[in-house]
Amino acid sequence: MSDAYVLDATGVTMRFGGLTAVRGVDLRVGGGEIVGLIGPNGAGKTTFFNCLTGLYVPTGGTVRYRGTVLPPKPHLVTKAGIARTFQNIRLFAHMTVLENVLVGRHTRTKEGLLSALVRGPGFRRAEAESRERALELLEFTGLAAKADQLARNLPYGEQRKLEIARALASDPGLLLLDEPTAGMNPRETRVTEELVFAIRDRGTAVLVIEHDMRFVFELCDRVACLVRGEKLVEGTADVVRGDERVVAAYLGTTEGAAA
Ligand SMILES: Nc1ncnc2c1ncn2[C@@H]1O[C@H](COP(=O)(O)OP(=O)(O)OP(=O)(O)O)[C@@H](O)[C@H]1O
Repeated sequence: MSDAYVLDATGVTMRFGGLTAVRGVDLRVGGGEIVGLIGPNGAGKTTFFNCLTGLYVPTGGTVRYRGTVLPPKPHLVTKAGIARTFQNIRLFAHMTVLENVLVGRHTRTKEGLLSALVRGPGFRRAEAESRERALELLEFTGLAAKADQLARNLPYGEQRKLEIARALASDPGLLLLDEPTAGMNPRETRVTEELVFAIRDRGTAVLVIEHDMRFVFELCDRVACLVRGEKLVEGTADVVRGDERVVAAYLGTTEGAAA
């Protein structure tokens, strides 16, 4: 049954007027897996992520998290256990590093508005727990020394790390990363690779969109390739790397070769 999977997406389809950006895509992610999603520009990867996370209501198909159909609302998807980062950095630039992570904690805080306004004991306890968890995540991601700096003052690679820390603050069972190494130098990419392995080792499954082929093939247990909205092939790095259709559709292009 599907609850053996953290994520079980079946027949996901997304149409924008006359354009079918994603067509009947099935994808499963098991607990403890790192799965990659590749494909040329415009293949539908981000649209598929948006369908998984409730930003788009898919035209067709179902998305289950641990066997339960997800409501197509971003905050409910986060609450259910799926967190994500975006292709472009979306930090609160004028907030501190710690505050950014605390924002990601809000779906796990049970205290209501009234409790927050009167700052009762329940609120103070929840606040202290959130702070402790946020500091632990900063330690985990190597950002603890920068907790009090403004997010906008971090170097680019650390801003991306902070996005991951913020996503982890909701205690997800599945983390979706949309091009986590975009714009990174090789050293930052290696650090990100280590971080993703560490996230998986702590029990969070990962689904990652990437253009950096070396990164994807080193990192992922399984890789799926989308082309023009359809899943062309799925398998281990060796299977996907060696598939002529993938080579023709993607790796053989100048862009693929450069990645
Ligand atoms: N909101 C939207 N309205 C209309 N068309 C859209 C919308 N979002 C995406 N598309 C189209 O859907 C197709 C898939 O786009 P998408 O961004 O999902 O591809 P992608 O694989 O993530 O590409 P990239 O690697 O460049 O990020 C493209 O043709 C795009 O123009």
